[in-house]
Amino acid sequence: MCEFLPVKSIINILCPVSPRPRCCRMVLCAVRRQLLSSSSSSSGGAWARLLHRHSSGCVHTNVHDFNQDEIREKLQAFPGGSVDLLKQESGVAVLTVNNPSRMNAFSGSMMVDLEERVSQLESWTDGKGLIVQGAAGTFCSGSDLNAVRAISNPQDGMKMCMFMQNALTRLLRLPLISVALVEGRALGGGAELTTACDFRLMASDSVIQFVHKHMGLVPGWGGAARLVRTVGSQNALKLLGGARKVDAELGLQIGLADAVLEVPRAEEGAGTQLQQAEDWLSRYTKGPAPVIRAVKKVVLSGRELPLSEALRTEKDVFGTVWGGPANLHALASKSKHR
Ligand SMILES: CC[C@@H](C(=O)O)C(=O)SCCNC(=O)CCNC(=O)[C@H](O)C(C)(C)COP(=O)(O)OP(=O)(O)OC[C@H]1O[C@@H](n2cnc3c(N)ncnc32)[C@H](O)[C@@H]1OP(=O)(O)O
Repeated sequence: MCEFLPVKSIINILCPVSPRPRCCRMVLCAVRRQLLSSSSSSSGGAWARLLHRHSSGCVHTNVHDFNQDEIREKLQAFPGGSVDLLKQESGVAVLTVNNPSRMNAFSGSMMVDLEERVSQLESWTDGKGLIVQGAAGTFCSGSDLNAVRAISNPQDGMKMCMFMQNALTRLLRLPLISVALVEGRALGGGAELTTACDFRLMASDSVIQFVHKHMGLVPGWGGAARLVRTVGSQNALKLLGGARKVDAELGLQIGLADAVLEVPRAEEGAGTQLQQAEDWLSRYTKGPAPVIRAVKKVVLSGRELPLSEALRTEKDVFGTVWGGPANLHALASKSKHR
């Protein structure tokens, strides 16, 4: 199994129809069990276990099981903007939400773009880090309200929600250390996007705000679940219940922001905020890609899996780096210190 071809993707290839007929679901459950057991000895098994845990819902005729292709087609009907990806030699990629005339709001086609960029990053085996930013000095103002108005029926709204929830879950699970570079405003789904990164760097004059309550909504892209895990349930309740504006100071205080970037002043020669973000991230991505990716994998499984599965995953991932080039090189250099 390809290192990052999640079990669910294989299942979708085998049976792309939705809802899946019961007989098909029974067969697919057997296939899923076989895939999980056959790849359990490699780190692929760890990934299969991790992803299975989150896709197992569809084993129980998950009501949210839907045909990705169907919603992808619907979303394409709402064009505008783009999600751009720059993969750099350094192993750090930059993902840019690019729709400045709409404060980088996600049009439907941009949601499809995002999922395609995540797929590209899942296949990027040299990657170590990722910076997610918005164009033109602001982060993202959530869903494009014009698109939201057009797909406001519950079925399509739910499908859009699941499409973005899946895309952001896969984004957070990338074996890359990711940071959201928050300049200007991150609102609604834009605030949720910040939580789909491992870290958040806020410009001193930026704001993160979960405005959903003002829309008569709650987060749907997974932002609530991730927010609780980031800042705790009490703070999450305050941010969601009060649609509270989180500035850089409050962000640091509650742990939503991991650092504050100074607004670059040309005369002081301070680099752009993207350069500052790359400098900040470099302390965690310095080193061989296999080791950096292994670090993210063991932390991710520790965060998402029950202890016994997390320990098994850790053992599997350890096995991929023990005796590897970086380990042997380190041992050789240490032997000189006798
Ligand atoms: C799961 C959550 C998800 C969902 O439910 O689908 C959502 O995210 S719902 C959307 C949540 N986001 C918002 O409610 C933010 C809406 N925008 C604003 O509050 C303001 O635009 C702003 C972001 C605070 C910026 O205000 P301001 O500086 O005054 O600029 P403008 O308001 O004039 O905006 C400039 C320009 O951009 C358009 N714009 C901004 N945000 C969106 C958006 N989310 N969708 C569509 N268009 C947006 C705005 O209409 C202006 O365009 P023009 O009127 O053509 O100049």
